[in-house]
Amino acid sequence: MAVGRVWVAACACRRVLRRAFSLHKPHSITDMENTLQLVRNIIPPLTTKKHKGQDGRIGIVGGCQEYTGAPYFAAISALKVGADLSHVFCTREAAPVIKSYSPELIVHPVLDSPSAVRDVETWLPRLHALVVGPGLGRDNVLLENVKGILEASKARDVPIIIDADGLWLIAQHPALIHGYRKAVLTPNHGEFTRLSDAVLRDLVDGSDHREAVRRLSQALGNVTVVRKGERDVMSDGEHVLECAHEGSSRRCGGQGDLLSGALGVLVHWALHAGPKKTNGSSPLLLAALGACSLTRQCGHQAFQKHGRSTTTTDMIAEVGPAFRRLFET
Ligand SMILES: NC(=O)C1=CN([C@@H]2O[C@H](COP(=O)(O)OP(=O)(O)OC[C@H]3O[C@@H](n4cnc5c(N)ncnc54)[C@H](OP(=O)(O)O)[C@@H]3O)[C@@H](O)[C@H]2O)[C@@H](O)CC1
Ligand SMILES: Nc1ncnc2c1ncn2[C@@H]1O[C@H](COP(=O)(O)OP(=O)(O)OP(=O)(O)O)[C@@H](O)[C@H]1O
Ligand SMILES: [Mg+2]
Repeated sequence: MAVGRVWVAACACRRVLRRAFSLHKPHSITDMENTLQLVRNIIPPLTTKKHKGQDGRIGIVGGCQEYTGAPYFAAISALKVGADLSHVFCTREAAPVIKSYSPELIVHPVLDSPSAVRDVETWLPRLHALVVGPGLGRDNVLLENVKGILEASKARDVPIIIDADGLWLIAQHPALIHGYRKAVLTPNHGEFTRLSDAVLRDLVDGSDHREAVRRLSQALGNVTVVRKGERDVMSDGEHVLECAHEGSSRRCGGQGDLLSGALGVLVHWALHAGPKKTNGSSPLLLAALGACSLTRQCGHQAFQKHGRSTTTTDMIAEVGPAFRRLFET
C-alpha cells in the first residue's frame, strides 16, 4: 500500500515535470526526463559519515540600511535547501537586524568597512559559493568593495551567483564577470533589459526570450544567464533550457532572493558532483533548472495554503516538502 502511494506520487510528479520543462531544440520527453534525473543526481546523499560544512558553506554579499530582508531570504533558503553554513557579509548597521531574524545565520558587519575586501577574502577559502547582490543597494562605496570581492573570488575560482544590485554593477562593468565560467546571473525582467542594453550592440527580438537569453550569455563570454519570469529561461550561450513549472500568481518581493540562495547551494553540489553524475551537461544549467523548479514549487505549495496572503516567508517554509516532492520521490 505504502509502496503504491509512493509510486503514484512519483508518477504524478513526473507528469507535472514533463509539461513543465522544455529544451531549446525539439528533444523528446525522454531527454527532459533525463535532464531532471541529472538534477536529482547532483544532490548529495544524507549520511552520518560527513562533517559539518561538507554539504555547503555559502556566502551572501548584501544587506544595507534599506534592505535587510533580501540577504536574509537568500541565506536562510541556502540552509533550508541543504547547505550546512550560511554567511552574510553586510554593512555594519544591517548586521544586528539580520542577526535578529535568525540565530542560524553567521553575519559579518564588514561591507562598508575600508578593509571589506580583505575581510571577505579571509573567508573565501572556506566558502563553496558566493551570492552577490540581494539587498546590496547602489551606494558607490559598497559597489567598489564588491568589485574587489568579485576579483578576489574569481582569483580563487569560487562559483559566483549575481542577482539584484550585483547585476546593476555588472551592467556598469560587464568586464567584471566576462568569460568567468563559474558565474550565474539571475536577472528579473528589468535587470535583464538593463544588462542587454549595456552589453548587446544590436537589438534582439524582445519576443524571443530564448534567443535573447542565449545572446546575452554569449556576449558575456558564456556566463550562465537565468532570466526569471512567467517562464524562466536559462542559457550558457550554447544550450537553452526553459522552466514553466507551475508556481503561484503572487508576485510578492523576495522570491528571487529565495532562488538565488537555493542556486548557491545547487551550483556547489553540481560542480562537486563531477561530469559522471552530470553526464557531460553543464553543471550550472542543471543547478539553475533545479533552483527555478524548486522556487516555483515552493510558490505553488505556499499559494495553495495561503492564497493572496502568501509571502516569501510562507514559501521558505515549503522548501523541505517542495524539495522532497521534486527531487526525492
Ligand atoms: N524584503 C527585502 O529586503 C527585499 C529587497 N529587495 C532588494 O531591493 C533592491 C532593488 O531590487 P528590485 O528588484 O526592486 O530592483 P529594481 O531594478 O529597482 O526593480 C524594480 C524595477 O524593475 C521593474 N520590474 C521588475 N520586475 C518586473 C517585471 N517582471 N516586469 C516589468 N517590470 C519589472 C519595475 O518596474 P515598475 O513596476 O516600477 O514600473 C522597477 O522599475 C535589491 O537590493 C533587492 O535585492 C528585493 O529583493 C525584494 C525584497
Ligand atoms: N509571471 C510569473 N509567473 C510565475 N512565476 C513567476 C513570474 N514572474 C516570476 N516568477 C517566478 O518568481 C521567482 C522570482 O522571480 P522574480 O522575477 O519575482 O524575481 P525578482 O524580481 O528578482 O524577485 P525579488 O523580489 O526577490 O527581487 C522565479 O522563480 C520566477 O520563476
Ligand atoms: Mg531580485
